[in-house]
Amino acid sequence: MGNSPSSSESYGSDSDNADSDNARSEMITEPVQKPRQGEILESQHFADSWQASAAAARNELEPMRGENNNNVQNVENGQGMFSPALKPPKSGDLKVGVNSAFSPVRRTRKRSKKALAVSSSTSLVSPPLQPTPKPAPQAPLDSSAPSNQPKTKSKTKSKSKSKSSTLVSRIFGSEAGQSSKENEDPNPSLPPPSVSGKVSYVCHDDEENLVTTDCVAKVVDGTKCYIVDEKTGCFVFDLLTPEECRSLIQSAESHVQSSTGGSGWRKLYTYTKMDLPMQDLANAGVTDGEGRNIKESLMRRICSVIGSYYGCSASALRPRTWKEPHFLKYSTDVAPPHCGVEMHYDGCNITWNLMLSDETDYDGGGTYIRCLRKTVKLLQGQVLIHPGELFHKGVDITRGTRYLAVCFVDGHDPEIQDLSSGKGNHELWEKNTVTYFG
Ligand SMILES: O=C(O)CCC(=O)C(=O)O
Ligand SMILES: [Fe+2]
Repeated sequence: MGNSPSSSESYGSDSDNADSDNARSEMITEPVQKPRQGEILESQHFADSWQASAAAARNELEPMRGENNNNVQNVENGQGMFSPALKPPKSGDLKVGVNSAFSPVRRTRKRSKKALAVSSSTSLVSPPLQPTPKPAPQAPLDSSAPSNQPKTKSKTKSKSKSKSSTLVSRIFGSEAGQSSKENEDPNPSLPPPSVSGKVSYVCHDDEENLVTTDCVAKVVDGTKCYIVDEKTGCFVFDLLTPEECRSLIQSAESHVQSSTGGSGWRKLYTYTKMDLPMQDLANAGVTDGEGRNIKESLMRRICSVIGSYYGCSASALRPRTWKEPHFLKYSTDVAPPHCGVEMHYDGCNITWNLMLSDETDYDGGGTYIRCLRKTVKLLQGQVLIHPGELFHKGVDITRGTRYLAVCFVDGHDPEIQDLSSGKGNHELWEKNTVTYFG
């Protein structure tokens, strides 16, 4: 991006908070300033006016939280920075209409053959702060396939906990440290992955009943991917153990406390986010436990799966700016509370969202994907991949704290043009939730 900061700039310093907003503010709905035509992604910087912006964020923006239709309305009117009107579809683009993505909400517990996506998992990585064992073979798909019994949240939870004892090296795996393999492309243009098994997910119908549904998963790059939506290329996979997630949260928290002189995440607050570039932790010496840069370890593993799934070269995939990936924190325990992010698109080719919090740490939340009319709620350690052009929002949490690591990735354009509109009952559809079993 034209106004991206240079890599020598430090996010944590007082004078630099403005720049730290850039990567986000270029991409996220900014309800106060109106975009200028033709400057969709480059224009919305808050760099020169961070003080004013922060004040506006507290005094003007926060009261708007929850009034999502304000922004959606802007989008519909073609006034918003994410207006489809400003982004005419390219010929040959895959069109994603509001009606194209999935079936109506389900009212019964009867299993549907409709394939949307999801389910069970194996542990993928070793704790970042401990020596990493050799990579172990992935569990065969069948061994992790869910039973036909509807699963409950508590079941999910206990299985998720059991991940912690399975220290299979993946993201921080030893192969990443072998220099002979460093430059190898693990994904030389692969064909699309084959359908490999049925899994289940649970969602809410419009009366908020939980409904379990059959769907398919695919194994790519040795990783089971739960397909949220085949057409748009939205999928989920398991990556980190709970210990690894907690370790990352703890590292981020200690870094924020020490680097902001105790004023904490609030000091990093922008119009839309409280976030922290992972590079700041890397600069502060936080590694994956084997001396490797945490962000590079994460990128390597996640891009390997993305490359295999999309059939592109993993080595071509790169973070959009040096500030990616970054930690993101929502909390109801700050004043004013910072609960979610309004409808926007990220503007990058592909986005990954890694859930660091345990699902019991917060209520609400999730990533609402507008064209799917669904909110994806990840379990701790899971990653959601979606094309950066899809309109989505971080649904408000109503209690607790929700941490994510998010990365805006460029290098392969999945060519998804999101033509969904803000019309319709999105507030209702936000409750139509895909929850993944761990
Ligand atoms: O909170 C979420 O689930 C989504 C966050 C998001 O969209 C973003 O950081 O760009
Ligand atoms: Fe986003």
